[in-house]
Amino acid sequence: MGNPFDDFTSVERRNIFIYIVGIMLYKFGLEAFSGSITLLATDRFNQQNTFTNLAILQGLNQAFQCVGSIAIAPLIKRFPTKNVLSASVFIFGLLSAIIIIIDVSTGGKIPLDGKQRYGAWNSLILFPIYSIIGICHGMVELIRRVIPRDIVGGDVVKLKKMDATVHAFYEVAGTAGAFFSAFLVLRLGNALAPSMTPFLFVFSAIAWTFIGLLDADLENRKRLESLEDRSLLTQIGHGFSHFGLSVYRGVQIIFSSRKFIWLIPGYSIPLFTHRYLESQLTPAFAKRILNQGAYAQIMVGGSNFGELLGAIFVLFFARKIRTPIPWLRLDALCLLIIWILPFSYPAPEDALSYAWTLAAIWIPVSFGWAAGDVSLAAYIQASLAKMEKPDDKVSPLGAVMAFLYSFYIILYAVLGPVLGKVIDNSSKANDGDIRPALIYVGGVMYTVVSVVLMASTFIPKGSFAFNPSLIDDTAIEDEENLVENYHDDFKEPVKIAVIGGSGLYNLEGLEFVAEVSPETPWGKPSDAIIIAKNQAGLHVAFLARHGRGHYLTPTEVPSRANIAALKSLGVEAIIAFSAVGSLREELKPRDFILPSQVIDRTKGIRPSTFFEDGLVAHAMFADPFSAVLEEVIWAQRAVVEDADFHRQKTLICMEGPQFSTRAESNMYRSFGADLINMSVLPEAKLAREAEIAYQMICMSTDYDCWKEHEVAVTVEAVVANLKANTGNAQRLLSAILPGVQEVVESGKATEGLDGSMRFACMTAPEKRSKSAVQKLEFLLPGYYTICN
Ligand SMILES: CSC[C@H]1O[C@H](OP(=O)(O)O)[C@H](O)[C@@H]1O
Ligand SMILES: Nc1ncnc2[nH]cnc12
Repeated sequence: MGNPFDDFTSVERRNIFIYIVGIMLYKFGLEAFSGSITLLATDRFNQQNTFTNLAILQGLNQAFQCVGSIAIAPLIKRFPTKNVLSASVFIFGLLSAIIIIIDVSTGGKIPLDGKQRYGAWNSLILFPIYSIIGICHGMVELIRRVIPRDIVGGDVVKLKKMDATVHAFYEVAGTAGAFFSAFLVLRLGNALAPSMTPFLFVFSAIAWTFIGLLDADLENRKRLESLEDRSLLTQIGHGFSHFGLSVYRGVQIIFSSRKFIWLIPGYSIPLFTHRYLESQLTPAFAKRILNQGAYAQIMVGGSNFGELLGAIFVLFFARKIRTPIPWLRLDALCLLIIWILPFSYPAPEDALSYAWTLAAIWIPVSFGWAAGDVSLAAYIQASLAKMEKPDDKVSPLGAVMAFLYSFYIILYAVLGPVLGKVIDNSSKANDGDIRPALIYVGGVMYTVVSVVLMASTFIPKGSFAFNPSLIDDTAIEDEENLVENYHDDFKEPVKIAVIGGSGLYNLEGLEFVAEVSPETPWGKPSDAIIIAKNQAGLHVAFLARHGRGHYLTPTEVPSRANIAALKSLGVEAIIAFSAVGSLREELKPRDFILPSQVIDRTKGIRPSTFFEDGLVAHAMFADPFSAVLEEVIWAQRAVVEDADFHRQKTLICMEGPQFSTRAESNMYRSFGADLINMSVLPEAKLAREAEIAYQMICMSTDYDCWKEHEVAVTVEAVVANLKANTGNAQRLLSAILPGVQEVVESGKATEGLDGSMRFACMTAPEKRSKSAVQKLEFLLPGYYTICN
């Protein structure tokens, strides 16, 4: 098994590292902050309404988080994401210092004797401060979810690896942060405990400014800016109306079928009970039963650790547990553990050890929740991604998530204060003892949720099995399907193939059908071939030229096996993508070019013919590309945005893998070459020998090194431009498929090619080598016979 990080470029690895450092500092500071503000609020609010007020405070904060996350979207469109992230966390840091400043400046002190000594400030001030902080918190939470795309681009495999890694480190920091904040609260008191938070936030803001600016990010913003020439305020207003529209669309989708309706009890309600446990029940228990609010953070630490384990287990068992159903059932069962709360009678001297015991007990509770939540989120993404259409005003996935999250916020805002009141009343009636209330707001409520959650897991189609492999036609991750649905015996002919070059390792927007790995007489292709279909049901074969993960040099690409494998599937037309250097001023980086001619500057070390060892043939190659395919692609050039499209250019193919010297680059220009790459040959020659129509789509990534005073091409520049062009490439591909299908079905694509190699053979039948003929039988069955 290779290193899972091999997929990432060194720049991406560096950026991920910086991002993780920032996220850990942030999460550590956040735990210290949220833990102590909860304790501060419970301590400061009047005894009668402690938990009602706490719930209102938390509810307001969450509602404002929602506001922050909506308001941030236009900012991300205008400014580099990492800068918006740094700025938000910086302001969050400043705001988190306000309470400390107010407390200290009004006489607050460190509680040396264990008794809290607050300054003379009105507790009500917590409401506006914590609400405004909610806006910043919401902003940071949203950006931290979109920034991975700016770091690694739209590659799903990379995104998942990055998300999983970040998630793990995030929860590690969360666990450590929660435990440490208990210690800080005990030492510094509730108001001063988060004093390290502003520093940690500022450090994380600084760390994030070091994330390399991605051209993809810049490019996206430029495009969006030009599309949306509106003021920031108008855009923010637009963001809110779009959110409203999303929620409305979400309601329509959720209530449209049994496939979605169960997501309310499956996603929103467990999210509520989880958050309620951490931010209400646990602090209430610590304060009223353990008589030490700070111990709540010990239990929250246990809960965070459970979340970490839950997320890891989902990843680990992704192949075995294919749907969220088993995890959700486990979650439902674990919720019953909450019954421990009303029956806890720890002796005062055992309060600390009891807090640690509960921390351990919270591990399975939060494990169940996180496993259910992570797997359900993946399921929602997989099932709703299929509904996405390019011209949708509101993304179905965004709409469903907006509705589920809003449902949770409303639940919290409404139920929180009501349940808080129940706890307060119980406290009042029973001389501070909240155990009678915990029977209802803990045991009974969590049991009801457990039953509802368990029942909801039987709603989707096919969910009755203990561990269903598919519910409602969707497994946890479509990508896992790629591996599990793997079948080497896909029998229908696939007539169109796409060869992805550097930066293009999979097909987006097409539905996965199968994965095949044909063995050819020339060996195995670069990687397994993915067969996918578009919405019209057209099958397309996809092959990553350098392998997914880019492990083959241009010289090592097994072009014969690649072309032979595609031919064996029935392929008649190949659209090949390639990253090329530009040798002409007017062919700017990111432009698309359809070459019409090729110059061979490879070194003769790549096997470049199927005809050898006793079977000689000479294919015509005067026009190396398919004019018919070229016309189809050219007709769709308008889908490419912010770049020009050119045709009729000459592509020179060098050996590599090193780039050219300046002298060579100038020499190629003097040859009349317009573009340079390392991949078109022998691929195009072999396609010709296999009688497959072939057209390369070049994406210019650099000016090579012929420009005297400019920096020469680097892989980093190539990759950045390729990333920026991913959207264009995928759009172009979707647009040309119907036209390609038409010319293939009508036979126009292979006109002049069909049968051409039958007559290109020079070797007399009696002189043909048996083994060569046998090999060619795989490629061109029935063409060559032996007479002896
Ligand atoms: C990464 S720069 C050089 C590399 O990029 C091109 O690959 P592909 O044609 O597969 O996109 C070029 O031909 C070189 O192999
Ligand atoms: N400058 C260059 N030379 C060769 N191949 C390339 N692929 C992308 N840029 C290239």
